[in-house]
Amino acid sequence: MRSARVLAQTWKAVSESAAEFSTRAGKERKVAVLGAAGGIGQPLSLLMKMNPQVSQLSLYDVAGTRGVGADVSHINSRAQAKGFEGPDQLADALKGCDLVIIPAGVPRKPGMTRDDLFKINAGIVKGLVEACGKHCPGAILNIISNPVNSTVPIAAEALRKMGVYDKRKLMGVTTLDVVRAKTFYAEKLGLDVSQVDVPVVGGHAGITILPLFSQATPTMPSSTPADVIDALTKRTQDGGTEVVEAKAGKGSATLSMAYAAALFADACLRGMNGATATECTYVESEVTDLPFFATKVKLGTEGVETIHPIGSMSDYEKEAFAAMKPELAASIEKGFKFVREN
Ligand SMILES: NC(=O)C1=CN([C@@H]2O[C@H](COP(=O)(O)OP(=O)(O)OC[C@H]3O[C@@H](n4cnc5c(N)ncnc54)[C@H](O)[C@@H]3O)[C@@H](O)[C@H]2O)C=CC1
Ligand SMILES: O=C([O-])CC(=O)C(=O)O
Repeated sequence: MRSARVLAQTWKAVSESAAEFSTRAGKERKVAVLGAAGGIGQPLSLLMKMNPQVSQLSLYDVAGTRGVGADVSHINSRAQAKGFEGPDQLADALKGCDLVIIPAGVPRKPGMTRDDLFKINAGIVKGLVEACGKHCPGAILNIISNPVNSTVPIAAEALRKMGVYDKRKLMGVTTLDVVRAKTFYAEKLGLDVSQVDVPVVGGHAGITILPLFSQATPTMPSSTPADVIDALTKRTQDGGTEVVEAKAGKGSATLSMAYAAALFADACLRGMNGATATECTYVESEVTDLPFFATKVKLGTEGVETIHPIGSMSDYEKEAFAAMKPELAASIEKGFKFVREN
């Protein structure tokens, strides 16, 4: 009992006031994790089992989810967790879902770019998203599988082809970039990280990741040297590579990613349940001339409610924004082309 209470309180503290929380925790919400037996999938399954907004939790993978499902299901929290294994069980995993989180696919090894994963992950994401379009067409989809800059456009086109695309319900998860930017900024300036916010816009690969330290809270001192801002920006952009190299062939970020995905999913559920939630996320957007772009987005009962503009940028950020556009445009087009041809 005590541990369940502590976990519930943790989520409450992370996300909202006690009164709001107790109202919404009672709503029935079914969530699926696709790729649940993987490096991200396992800790993410644990964190979603701890989220009291979840009433049913489907843990799907091509293999290994009988064990993960049995294991997680013994935790004494609200969600009824169940493992689903192999394509024959995918429909049952998805039926009735409100939110589907997709970390299925291969991760990077040292020396690879995220785009190098396209060959394998494009088909995996397309197949899983088509299953969502068929079995839970109204669900909100959180795409984690890389390259996010292309897998989200793939998901959009696949759903559009099926006639079930709703742009409010498709989001690329870029929360880890925000988590990193907050951590590195707080460390560098000696701040309490719980009081820090840093918006991150663009996409989720290298120079397409643009942390806006000029908009950080608390405000960056005007005396901050340019080389400090440049180093913070580059460390945020290369955060994924830092982990890939440290893991030396054993994959990429899993624990920090599961944390970030759980925060983002919690925000989606809060929005769905009528609370206020705003997060940076990569969505279909008219904020720039690119069809997909991450900025702060207000999440509501139907998913994306308001897409906020980029806001004012420093000259350094304006330059970085201009520099990322061709790469992001090419990654989006690559995703569209894949669906046209497959
Ligand atoms: N958006 C982001 O910020 C981040 C994205 N990622 C990406 O997340 C993905 C997963 O990473 P990890 O969990 O570390 O990899 P992993 O290899 O440990 O796990 C992936 C899981 O996906 C499963 N899978 C493969 N094909 C599937 C299918 N058709 N249906 C269901 N499950 C399937 C595998 O069986 C495996 O259990 C990678 O593409 C990685 O690049 C990783 C970190 C951050
Ligand atoms: O770097 C990778 O391959 C995984 C990822 O997207 C991240 O950690 O941001």
